[in-house]
Amino acid sequence: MLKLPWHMVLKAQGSAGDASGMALHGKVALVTGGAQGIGRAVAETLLKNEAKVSLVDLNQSVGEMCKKDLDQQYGEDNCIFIQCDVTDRGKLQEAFQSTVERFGRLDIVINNAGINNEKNWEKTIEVNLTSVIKGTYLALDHMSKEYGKEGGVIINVSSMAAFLHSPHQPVYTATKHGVIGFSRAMADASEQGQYGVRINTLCPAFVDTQLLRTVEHEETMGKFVKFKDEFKERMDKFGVLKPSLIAEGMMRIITDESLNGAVMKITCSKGIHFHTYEPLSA
Ligand SMILES: NC(=O)C1=CN([C@@H]2O[C@H](COP(=O)(O)OP(=O)(O)OC[C@H]3O[C@@H](n4cnc5c(N)ncnc54)[C@H](O)[C@@H]3O)[C@@H](O)[C@H]2O)C=CC1
Ligand SMILES: CCCCCC(=O)CC\C=C/C=C/C=C/[C@@H](O)[C@@H](O)CCCC(=O)O
Repeated sequence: MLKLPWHMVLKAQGSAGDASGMALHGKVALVTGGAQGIGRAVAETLLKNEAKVSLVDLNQSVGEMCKKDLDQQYGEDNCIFIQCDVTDRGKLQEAFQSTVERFGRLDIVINNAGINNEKNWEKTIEVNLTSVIKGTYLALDHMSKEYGKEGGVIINVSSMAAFLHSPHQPVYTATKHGVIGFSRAMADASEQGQYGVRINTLCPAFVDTQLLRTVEHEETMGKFVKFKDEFKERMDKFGVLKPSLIAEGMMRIITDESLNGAVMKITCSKGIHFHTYEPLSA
């Protein structure tokens, strides 16, 4: 995998006319939830850095529009859109297979798709955790040296909700905790099993996307919607990030091959930084 001085990687917001956007030339990335929000932001940054990108998303119309926009900006042969519900194991497997058949390889997988629904909390677990596990295993099928592949990097998207819980999204919070635990364990498995695949977690704070706006809705928050004011007060207190900064953090994980098992946090107060775990005392 690539090891580039960080300054060589085109920043997420892309310095105008920066010609150094070669960081990922020839690499292929698959991004779930890639049609909007954080997923679209990282797809754009990947394309700026000359990667090929497979946008995997449930939303057909938004996905097609996203591909059309990206084709206009980065050329028609550099990204594909695959309509897919990540909770459908067969469809997700097909999405990975189609990506490899189209571009010939797979190097980067970003398990980003996520929802916030405390009413249908079982669905939230299916999308935010179970499908991240499925996506990780499918990524290894196509990248792990245990299967004769060339290695790669996986980014699983958690949240700062795993560090600062709130009463209005209990199951969402549980899924994001689970993503961290699973990813750190898998990173150790990959190292000990010599998979050649780095597995890292990214925990954004509040980010200005459609998901954040679900906090107002009783149909997603259920009885916990009554706690929305505290959540909004926290947004005011801690600030709201742009999706492009999250994309920048993802690029750092992708290009710094020293990172495996890392838990990257991105907040307004501290920017891009890493969580450190105290060694367990006897
Ligand atoms: N927006 C925020 O404040 C934060 C978001 N995150 C996480 O970032 C990730 C991306 O979220 P955002 O970009 O904010 O949300 P978003 O709602 O803007 O985008 C999520 C995308 O995932 C897709 N998606 C949802 N369910 C799917 C399914 N079953 N199969 C395939 N695609 C599906 C949606 O169609 C959408 O395009 C999520 O995992 C979320 O939990 C983490 C921390 C903060
Ligand atoms: C409406 C539901 C969508 C939820 C999307 C999220 O995941 C939102 C993120 C959830 C929590 C964010 C917490 C942010 C914390 C940071 O800003 C940090 O600066 C707070 C530090 C607090 C501390 O150090 O104790």
